[in-house]
Amino acid sequence: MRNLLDLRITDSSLRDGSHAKRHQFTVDEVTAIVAALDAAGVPVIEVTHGDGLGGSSFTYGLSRTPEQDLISAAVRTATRARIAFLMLPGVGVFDDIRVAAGNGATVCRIATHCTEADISVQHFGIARELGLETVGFLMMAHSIPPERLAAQARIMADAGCECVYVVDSAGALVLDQVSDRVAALVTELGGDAQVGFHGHENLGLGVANSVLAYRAGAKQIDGSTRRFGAGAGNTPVEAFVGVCDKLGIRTGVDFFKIVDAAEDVVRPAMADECKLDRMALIMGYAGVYSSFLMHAYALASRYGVSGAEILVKAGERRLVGGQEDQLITIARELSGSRPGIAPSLP
Ligand SMILES: C[C@H](O)CC(=O)C(=O)O
Ligand SMILES: [Mn+2]
Repeated sequence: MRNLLDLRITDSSLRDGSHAKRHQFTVDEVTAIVAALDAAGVPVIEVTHGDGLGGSSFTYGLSRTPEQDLISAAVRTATRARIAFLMLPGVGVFDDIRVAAGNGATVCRIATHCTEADISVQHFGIARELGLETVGFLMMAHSIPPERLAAQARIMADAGCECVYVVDSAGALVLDQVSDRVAALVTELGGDAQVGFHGHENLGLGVANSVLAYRAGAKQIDGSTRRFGAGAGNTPVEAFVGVCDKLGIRTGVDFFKIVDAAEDVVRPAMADECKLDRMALIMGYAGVYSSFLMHAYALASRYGVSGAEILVKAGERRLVGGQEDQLITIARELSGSRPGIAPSLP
């Protein structure tokens, strides 16, 4: 089946969407969404806390349901789809990978900031030992040029990663900037590993950027049904599938079934639509990690400051994933609070 497709879609609603839902997924919601996506022919479904295995914490936000229970529910429900999980070295640990594999997940996605691929090496080794399919995530890929990104991809591929993703965490990449990065990775990796693309909608370009990624040689594309992801959400799977159908690109996903799943199953599980509003646009424009959105909202309300200003400053300071605590510093500065030890994130 996989070989008859031109590209493979991974749906991230149940992982990236966890940010938008403040990590409050229930087993029933995961079961319903996996059943609908699986029936529509989505080949890979990612299920984890938004910040990956081990992400449930005061810093990132506590999960309502243990993520391994959600992974188990997804594995029990899927009839055809493979279940993937994400992990950021240091947030999760080796044992988390082992437990996820024991629960039946088969695709291990390891994410690092785009300049830090070397911290993923041991994790790819463990994943391969466990017989898992491996995917690497180079996050905030807008922040370094194509050739540097390609050099980082090489580190992941040499460690056993089978597909390295250009991850537009901030939704900041614009058209040719995606093609250039994907093409650089394709050239660097040759036949050693595939290339993937993970887009965010913060400048409204998820679908267009994903088509360009495919045309530049990407074989795996992420999206989230109903855009259910951080910031303005991810590339909407249903729109991307429709566009691919029109372009003759075979995804294996049934357009009408995924459109129904978006409306009837995914939307009811969302607290709100993922909107292309002021905050999301600022993230795309200023190059801010999409997962900061909910933190900026909470801190704006807690300190009585502008969430938009928090995000602009986060962009100026080039904050990376994992530096959520620095958003508190920014909010306190904007509020005129004295510097000092800040309380933990809400
Ligand atoms: C942990 C992040 O949410 C991973 C991701 O989806 C991104 O960087 O984008
Ligand atoms: Mn993302």
